[in-house]
Amino acid sequence: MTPHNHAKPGDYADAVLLPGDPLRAKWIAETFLDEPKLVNSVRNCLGYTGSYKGKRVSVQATGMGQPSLAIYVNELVNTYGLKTLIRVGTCGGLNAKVKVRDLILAQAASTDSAIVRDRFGAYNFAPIADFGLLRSAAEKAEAKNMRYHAGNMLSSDIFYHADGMAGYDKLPEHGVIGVEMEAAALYTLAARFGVKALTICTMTDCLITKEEIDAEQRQTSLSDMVTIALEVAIEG
Ligand SMILES: O=P(O)(O)O[C@H]1O[C@H](CO)[C@@H](O)[C@H]1O
Ligand SMILES: O=c1cc[nH]c(=O)[nH]1
Repeated sequence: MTPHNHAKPGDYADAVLLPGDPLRAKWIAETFLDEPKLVNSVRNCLGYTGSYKGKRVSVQATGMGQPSLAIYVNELVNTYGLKTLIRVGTCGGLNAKVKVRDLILAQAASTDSAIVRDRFGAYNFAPIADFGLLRSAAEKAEAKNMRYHAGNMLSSDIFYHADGMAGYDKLPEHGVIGVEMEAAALYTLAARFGVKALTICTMTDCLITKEEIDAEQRQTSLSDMVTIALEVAIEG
């Protein structure tokens, strides 16, 4: 159907969870969905559809970084007609109040990426989450007593910054609390195509305290994030 996706029309549900990691997509499908069906395996960027609490929902890996995510989002929306896209990622922490395992709901996403900047000429476009999805995720995290922070995320094109934490410059001083690599492109494309998007991340490594999540904590914490994302996704 597309260069990156061999799913047939109708194979995806209206709502999709978007992890970067293909094996996280597989784990989500096999752990949380009833009757998961593999719908895409081109380049091993795995996509599945199944149901959660009786409602159809999909999960599709996006790979790492904004160029890769942008390919999948373009095709999911424009070829397959998806309406609700929820990224479920990992991120680094840029503020000591965010502890490893905490969830970050990316209310907005700042970026160093030309993929967003070059579209807007003289303007600095502010990529933002869908308010309804954001509010619903916050309410669900609160009801489940999960630690979460809603705020500004950095979506960087650079994982190994040559200047380390200093490479993020003034952003933490201006309230940016986490760093990952996809949310800004997701929000910009969602705005362009008139669909809803949210990014939820689990903070796995704090760039300030150097604290990191261990393997066992990773599993539990990602489960919290996926549960919230699925419950938001099935609301439509
Ligand atoms: O865990 P995922 O969803 O891949 O997200 C984060 O992890 C990758 C970097 O290790 C980047 O994709 C970043 O955004
Ligand atoms: O992009 C990412 C993801 C996890 N941790 C980071 O420091 N950066």
